[in-house]
Amino acid sequence: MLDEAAFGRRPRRQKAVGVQITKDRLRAELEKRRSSRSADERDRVAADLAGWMYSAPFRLEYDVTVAAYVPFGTEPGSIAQLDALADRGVILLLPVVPAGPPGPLDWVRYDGPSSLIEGRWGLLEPKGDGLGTDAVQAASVIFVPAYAVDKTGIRLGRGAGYYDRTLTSADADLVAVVYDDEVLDEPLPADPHDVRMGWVLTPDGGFRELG
Ligand SMILES: Nc1nc2c(c(=O)[nH]1)N(C=O)[C@@H](CNc1ccc(C(=O)N[C@@H](CCC(=O)O)C(=O)O)cc1)CN2
Ligand SMILES: Nc1ncnc2c1ncn2[C@@H]1O[C@H](COP(=O)(O)OP(=O)(O)OP(=O)(O)O)[C@@H](O)[C@H]1O
Repeated sequence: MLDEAAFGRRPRRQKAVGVQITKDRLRAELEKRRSSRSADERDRVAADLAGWMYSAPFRLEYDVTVAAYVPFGTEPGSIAQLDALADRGVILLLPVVPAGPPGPLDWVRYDGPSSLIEGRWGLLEPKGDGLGTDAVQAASVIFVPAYAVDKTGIRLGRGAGYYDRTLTSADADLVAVVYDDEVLDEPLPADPHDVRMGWVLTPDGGFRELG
């Protein structure tokens, strides 16, 4: 169970620094729970997430641009979900972390597992020239990594702010990808810059609309 004390205690006008501490505490708890999941569970989850790509509630065809990411560390999923998307024929964009301090993500088209190389923090990123930070504006669906999402679409990310800076310019269906028990009934602490997710994808529940 998550530490209930980390939820729901925020006074109406708590300062931003208070939100930050609560978010960091939640991230640490959720990371701990993720790292305790077995290899068998991770494999099952990766296969299920890839499977859902064939019944997504979005039009996914050759003329549709989708943005996703390569799951890493304890994140649910694997390259199999990217290959499933590519198999559906979409133009698939993956993020590249820009040099320097956090800013909007750059994007490169996915061209199969062999086109991935290790980037910052051991992330796998596609090689090739970046299409620029605006490339994501062509996407009609964006899969977004998260530690958790609440029922209203507030997402808890890694805390660097890459996605929040990126999604302000996007006009797409935003899909947070999390484990089933990371779709929280309790409201997550929200900052003014937080961009709300319209959808969540989980291994057991598939795609569900939020809000
Ligand atoms: N799979 C995946 N790709 C992604 C993200 C993600 O969350 N998941 N991102 C989502 O934004 C961006 C990368 N953001 C990241 C932010 C922090 C760390 C990280 O490991 N930070 C270390 C501290 C690093 C340091 O300062 O030395 C840590 O938190 O322990 C990794 C990726 C773009 N690509
Ligand atoms: N649009 C933005 N413009 C400027 N700063 C931002 C913006 N979005 C987020 N930030 C800053 O980025 C930092 C991290 O934000 P937050 O804790 O919401 O990250 P997150 O959504 O969990 O992480 P990520 O987006 O990297 O997955 C905060 O210091 C926040 O002020």
